[in-house]
Amino acid sequence: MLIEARNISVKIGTRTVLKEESVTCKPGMVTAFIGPSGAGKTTLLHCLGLLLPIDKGSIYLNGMDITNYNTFQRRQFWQKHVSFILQDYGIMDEESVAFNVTMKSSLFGKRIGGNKERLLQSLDQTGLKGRESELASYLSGGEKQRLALARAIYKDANILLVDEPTASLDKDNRQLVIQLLKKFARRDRTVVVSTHDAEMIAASDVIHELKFPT
Ligand SMILES: Nc1ncnc2c1ncn2[C@@H]1O[C@H](COP(=O)(O)OP(=O)(O)OP(=O)(O)O)[C@@H](O)[C@H]1O
Repeated sequence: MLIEARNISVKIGTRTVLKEESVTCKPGMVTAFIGPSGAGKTTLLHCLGLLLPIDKGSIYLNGMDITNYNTFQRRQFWQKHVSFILQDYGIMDEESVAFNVTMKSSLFGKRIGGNKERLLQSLDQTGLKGRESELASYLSGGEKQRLALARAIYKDANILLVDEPTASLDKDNRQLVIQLLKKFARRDRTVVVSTHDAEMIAASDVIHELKFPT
């Protein structure tokens, strides 16, 4: 799905964080938001995902203005179309790895719910095979990041918004995550990342540079 910001401005407190920013993120591509720390990469990602209200401008999904979606419509948009991997990864520490991927448990939460084959495939792809029953709290920061990606692969949403996908990873895992994001995009999914990582930038199809608003 095509997701766009057109001339959006965002103020947080008295500070202008984004000023008339426009970007088009296309399916089949990895779009990278780059720029100095504090330039608004995360903010723009949040705006595209309707997580943050904007003061001016519009967000479009496949050419349709979705800026003023109400709570119900936003929830539907998140459920049907978007996966987020944000800075805390959204992992539930007290739940198992498997639950964190499928977000489903069977009756009384005793067994793994959801589609087992897809669950195992997504864990396999992210290097977490065999760890489905472990508590997520036992995972390292980098493993949690990959677990969040496993959840996104499992959900297979049209749009994947990722804040700093490779930030806490070693070189091998960085490449693993980059290749998975590219593979995801190649299946006509829209992948948008905010990043400082030269390898991630080099692997992206479209680079969108943010500057401090003047
Ligand atoms: N909830 C908030 N309250 C106050 N200021 C905020 C808030 N969220 C973001 N900001 C400010 O907005 C600006 C842009 O932040 P943002 O996180 O989008 O930048 P970034 O480009 O992603 O930075 P980094 O590369 O360090 O992650 C920063 O100056 C930040 O302090």
